[in-house]
Amino acid sequence: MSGGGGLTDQSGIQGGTLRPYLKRKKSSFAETKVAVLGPHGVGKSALSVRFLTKRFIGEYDQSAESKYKYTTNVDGETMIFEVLDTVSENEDCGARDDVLRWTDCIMLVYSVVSRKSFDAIPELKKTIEESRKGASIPMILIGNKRDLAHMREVSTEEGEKLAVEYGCPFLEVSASEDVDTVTEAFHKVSREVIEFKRRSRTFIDRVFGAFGLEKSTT
Ligand SMILES: Nc1nc2c(ncn2[C@@H]2O[C@H](COP(=O)(O)OP(=O)(O)OP(=O)(O)O)[C@@H](O)[C@H]2O)c(=O)[nH]1
Repeated sequence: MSGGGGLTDQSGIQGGTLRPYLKRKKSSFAETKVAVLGPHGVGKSALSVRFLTKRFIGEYDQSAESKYKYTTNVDGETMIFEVLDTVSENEDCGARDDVLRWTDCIMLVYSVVSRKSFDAIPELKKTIEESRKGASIPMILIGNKRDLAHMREVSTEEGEKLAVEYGCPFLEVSASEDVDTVTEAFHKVSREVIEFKRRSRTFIDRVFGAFGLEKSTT
């Protein structure tokens, strides 16, 4: 069908309904809410602050969780990040119901120098699944503190294997030594969110897509 010609001119066919529709979609795609979750001391604050300020701050006096808003560029597009740096005093590693309802995606963090933190990830994942009643959510698995090679307790292969099992991306990073991989981790998970939102489009979205509007979201 060559009807796409009419729809290409957005000011033409049903312009009144079409334009607001596209606007709504665009703004929802440009935001990523990230909940940074993981056991105590794995570097959740260090990673969040490194991403947001590009600085590494050695010690954090943090007894409450912090939420930050940050606008940056991902793949040439403006992206507004909201980052929730959780505190893990309890066994739930910060994965409370309200946090899991709020967030678009989850950064699951362990430390490569702590076997205990790695072993806690499956329980954390289970808590997330139970809270969300099986509804899927984009995730990324992060092994932090890779600069401490001489103290390593978890191999890269183990991290990779777990990520394959979870069907999510995986990165080993160092909040203290390497700002680029930390940035890449946040960018990667935002791409997962964009892809997830795309896949979750409603039937109506797909009908619009068939008329050539898909291009507006790529
Ligand atoms: N060597 C090294 N130390 C790190 C790294 N990231 C964090 N740390 C240190 O690990 C300790 C814990 O870091 P935090 O960022 O407070 O960890 P957290 O996961 O937020 O801890 P809680 O909020 O208590 O759950 C601090 O002493 C940090 O300086 C890293 O990449 N390399």
